[in-house]
Amino acid sequence: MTDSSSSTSDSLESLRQRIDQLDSDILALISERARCAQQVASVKLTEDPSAVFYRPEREARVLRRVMELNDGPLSNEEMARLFREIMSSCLALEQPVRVAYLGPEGTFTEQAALKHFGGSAVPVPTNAIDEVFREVEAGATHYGVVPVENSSEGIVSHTLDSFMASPSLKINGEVVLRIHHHLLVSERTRRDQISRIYSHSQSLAQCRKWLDAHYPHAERVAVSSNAEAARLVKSEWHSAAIAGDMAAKRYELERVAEKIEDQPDNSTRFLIIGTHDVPPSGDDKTSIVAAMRNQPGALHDLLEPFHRHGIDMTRLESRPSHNGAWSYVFFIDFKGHGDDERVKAALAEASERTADLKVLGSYPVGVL
Ligand SMILES: O=C(O)C(=O)C[C@]1(C(=O)O)C=C[C@@H](O)C=C1
Repeated sequence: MTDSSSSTSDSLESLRQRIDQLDSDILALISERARCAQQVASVKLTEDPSAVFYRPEREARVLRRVMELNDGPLSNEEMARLFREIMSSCLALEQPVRVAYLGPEGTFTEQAALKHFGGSAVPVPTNAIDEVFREVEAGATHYGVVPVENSSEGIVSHTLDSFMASPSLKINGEVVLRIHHHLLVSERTRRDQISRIYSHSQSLAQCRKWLDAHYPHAERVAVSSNAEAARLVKSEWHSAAIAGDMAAKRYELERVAEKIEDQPDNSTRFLIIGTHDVPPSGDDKTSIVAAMRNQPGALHDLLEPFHRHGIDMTRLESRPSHNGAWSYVFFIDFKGHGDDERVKAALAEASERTADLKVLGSYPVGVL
C-alpha cells in the first residue's frame, strides 16, 4: 500500500466517524423534537378535547423558515423535503392523519398527497373525485386531495362541481406537482406491435403531439386513471400505458420512453380539503365561488372591489350553475387571507353585488 492510498483510507475512516457522530446528534435532536410534538398534542387536547392536530399554517411557516435559514450545500427544496418528513413523523405521533385521494394506488394524486403530508400520512384511495369529498364530509378521513387544474389542459371541472355540492368543506392547502408522463409496457408486451395505448383522457391530451409523431396508428383508449391504464397493460401483450413514476413502480412496468409530455413544464395543482378553517400563515391565498345573474356588467361589478382594494387575482374560472338556466358561477383565487382587512372589505362589497358568494377557504400558498 502506498502512502497516499493509506492517507486516503485514513481520512475516509475519520470522515465516517464524524458522520457517525453527527448522525447520533441528529438522532437525539429528532427524538427531542418528536417529544416536543407529543407535548404540543397534550397542550392542544387540554385546550380543546376535539382539537385539530394538523396545522397547515404552522407547517408552512416551519418549511419556509428552514428554506430561509438554509445555506447549502443541500438545496432549499431538498432541505424542506427532509423537514417535511420529520414533521410528518411528528404529526403521526400526535395523530395518524388519514387522507382520501383520487385513486387507485399509483395516481399522481397519491403522489401529491404524499408530497404535501409526507410519508407518515395514511393514504386512502377512492374511485372518484366526489367520493373524496364524501369521505371527508362523513369524517371517514381527516383530509382529502383532489386535482384542480393542469397547466396545459385547464381546470378539472368535477372538482369545482363537487365544491358546489359540498358546502361545508374548506380548502386547507394547495400542492403543485410537476407531471412527467412515460410510455410504459410490461414484460409480456411485444414492443414492436403496440396497437393500443391506455391513459386518462387528460394525460392522452397532454402527450398528443408525441403520440401523433411516434404512435400515429395506435388506438388511444381513455380510462378512469393513469394507474388503471398501468394495471390493464399487465395482461395485454399489444398495449402500452401512459402514466407516471408511481404507477410504473406500483405495477412494475418498464419505461419505453420517458417524459413524453408535450409541454416540458407540465404541472398539476391539487387542493387539500378539510372541515376546518386555516389561520393566516403570512403568505396565503383565498378561493371563493360567486353565483351571478346573467346580466351585462355583472362580472365587472364582482371584480371591481378586488381591483380597488389592490388584491392580486391568480385565477378566474366560470362554470354553468346547476340551478337555473343562463346563470353562472365564478371560481376566483386571489392572494391574501380572509382575516386580512383588505380582503374582508373586498369580500363584503363583492357579496353585495352577487346572488351568492361563498369563501371556499384561505390557505397557505404551496411551499414544496
Ligand atoms: O406546532 C404544532 O401545532 C405541532 O403539532 C407540531 C408540528 C411539527 O412537527 O412542527 C406537527 C404537526 C402540525 O401539523 C404542525 C407542526
